[in-house]
Amino acid sequence: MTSETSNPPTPDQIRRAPKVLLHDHLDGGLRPGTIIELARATGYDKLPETDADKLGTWFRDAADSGSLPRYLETFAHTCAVMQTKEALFRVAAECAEDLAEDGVVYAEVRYAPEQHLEAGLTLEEVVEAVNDGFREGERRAKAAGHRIRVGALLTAMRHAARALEIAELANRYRDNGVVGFDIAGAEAGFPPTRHLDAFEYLKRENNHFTIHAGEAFGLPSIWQALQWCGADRLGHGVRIIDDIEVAEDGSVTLGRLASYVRDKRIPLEMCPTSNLQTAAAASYAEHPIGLLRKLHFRLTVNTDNRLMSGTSMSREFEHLIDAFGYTLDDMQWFTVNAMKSAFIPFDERLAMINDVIKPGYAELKSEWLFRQTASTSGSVGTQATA
Ligand SMILES: O=c1[nH]cnc2c1ncn2[C@@H]1O[C@H](CO)[C@@H](O)[C@H]1O
Ligand SMILES: [Zn+2]
Repeated sequence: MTSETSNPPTPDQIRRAPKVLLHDHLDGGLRPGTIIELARATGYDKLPETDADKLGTWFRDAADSGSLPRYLETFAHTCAVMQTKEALFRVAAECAEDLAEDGVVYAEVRYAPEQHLEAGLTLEEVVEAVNDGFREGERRAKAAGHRIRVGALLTAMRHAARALEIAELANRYRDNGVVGFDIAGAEAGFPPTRHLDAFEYLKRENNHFTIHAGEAFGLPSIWQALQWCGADRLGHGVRIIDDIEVAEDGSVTLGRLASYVRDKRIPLEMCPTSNLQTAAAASYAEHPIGLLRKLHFRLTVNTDNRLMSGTSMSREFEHLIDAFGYTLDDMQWFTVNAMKSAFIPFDERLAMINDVIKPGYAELKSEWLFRQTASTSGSVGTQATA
């Protein structure tokens, strides 16, 4: 007998299913129309397009470069229009609204405060404007019938030298909207160990951090992030596949690092579309997520940059469902993994899993059950109230 768990979910079910997002860049998720309006308001005249649709396409094409450094060049335009309190507030509020509309119930959204100081804001003013924007977005989402909670991750840029300062900032705001720390930017030539002082500081403070590692650069970057820096999670981490051997007969051997990542349940923040654009993976079907899922790594599904990748959480799941035949049960597995790996307190994560995620998936599965019974018995009303 077929059941909901063996049927691919429909696009509508995918959108309505509760989703948890751990890796999304605030400056990689602006609405194209907002960029144009903010550019006009602030006198920024270097946008490559002034029509919203064309600008959206421009970002996707320019990011589709096959190289991480070139992908990252596109952020000059988004950061340029995010230099005032009003702009940061608006972008953060719209981010929360857009995620909620897509069925995201919990999100950790990251940005680098040091990239928003060009018009004279202080680091604190940047953090507070973004926090206020997230709270506003949560309120608007609620008014529109959605529920979302958004926490901020403060990113330090790995080529710069402000990591300790940003780590201190993350610590200062940890009970006030900020849930952790991250480093991002071009990976090659900028190993995470350059910022050991920041990571050691955060560990002394019992704080949480994730590190972009194993995206453009391979195993040494993952190894450093975990064993030298002590990262709680890995941003991408997709190159862990290089430490896994699949023999012709299908038998699989994990190297020491891959075993460590799996056995210690290190969360991997997978971002499939972003990986295709930077050539970290060749296609959805060949994305390492397929094998890593079978091997029970603690995988999560993420958007990375919704603007540059023209994506959303629902779209990332649609691609994976097409490529690997995933079901609602698989979606729930990824979602529970993500919620378990979030940086908020354990009791709150557990409540999200038990009170929001599991009932949300149970509801979707039960809809199908009732549809099935209704179509075989012909009495929707009786079945629905039984
Ligand atoms: O996939 C990625 N890998 C590394 N760095 C990234 C990625 N996506 C965005 N950023 C960088 O993070 C900064 C703060 O949000 C962005 O400005 C961008 O430079
Ligand atoms: Zn990223």
